[in-house]
Amino acid sequence: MYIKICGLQTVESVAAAVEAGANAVGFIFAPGSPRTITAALAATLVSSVPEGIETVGVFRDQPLDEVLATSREAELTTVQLHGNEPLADVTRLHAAGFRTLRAFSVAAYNALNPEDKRAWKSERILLDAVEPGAGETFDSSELAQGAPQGFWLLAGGLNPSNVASLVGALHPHGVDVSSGVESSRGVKDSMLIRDFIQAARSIS
Ligand SMILES: O=C(O)c1ccccc1N[C@@H]1O[C@H](COP(=O)(O)O)[C@@H](O)[C@H]1O
Repeated sequence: MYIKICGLQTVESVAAAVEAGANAVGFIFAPGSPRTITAALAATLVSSVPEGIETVGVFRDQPLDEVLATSREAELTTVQLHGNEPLADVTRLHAAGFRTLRAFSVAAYNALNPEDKRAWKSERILLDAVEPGAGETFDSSELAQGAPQGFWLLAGGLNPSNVASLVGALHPHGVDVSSGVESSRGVKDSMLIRDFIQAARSIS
């Protein structure tokens, strides 16, 4: 079970995620979120992350040059595209040496035609609710058309209480959480981070 803890802003919350066994830590660069940080702060946080743990920058419909510049300055391993970015952007990011995650709302993923689904098949996909970072879940029945065939992460309103049952029902390769490990909007809680990781791994 691959676990990403997202929206981190402090050395303490990064350390809590790393010590609890997260596979990836995420930093928000999409504007307008209470979790948005600068590339300079991200670089400081990234420098505290041991090798082998992915450091993920989250962007939403930002120019690719800006995504590349920020990701290089922060020395990220991975870029998460959380808007309507085309496969060509993912290909350019790979060519620049970054791993990627491409987020879709379940509705947007379902709306892809079979050819597009095949095109995205070899990429790592994240399925989320419509409003990212809002702690909203999506209705599991929306996945009745089928989950992605390759590696995919479940996100959207996960928390320590619901993650095990959703993993058991939907069988993702991993999970991603932000709101569900916060004591108030944008403020991470180290205990909730530990509880979440323990719960997510309890059935894997
Ligand atoms: O967390 C944010 O503020 C955010 C802003 C813009 C794009 C993505 C964002 N976060 C991503 O949202 C999902 C789920 O979040 P939640 O657990 O429901 O709060 C996750 O993939 C975050 O990376």
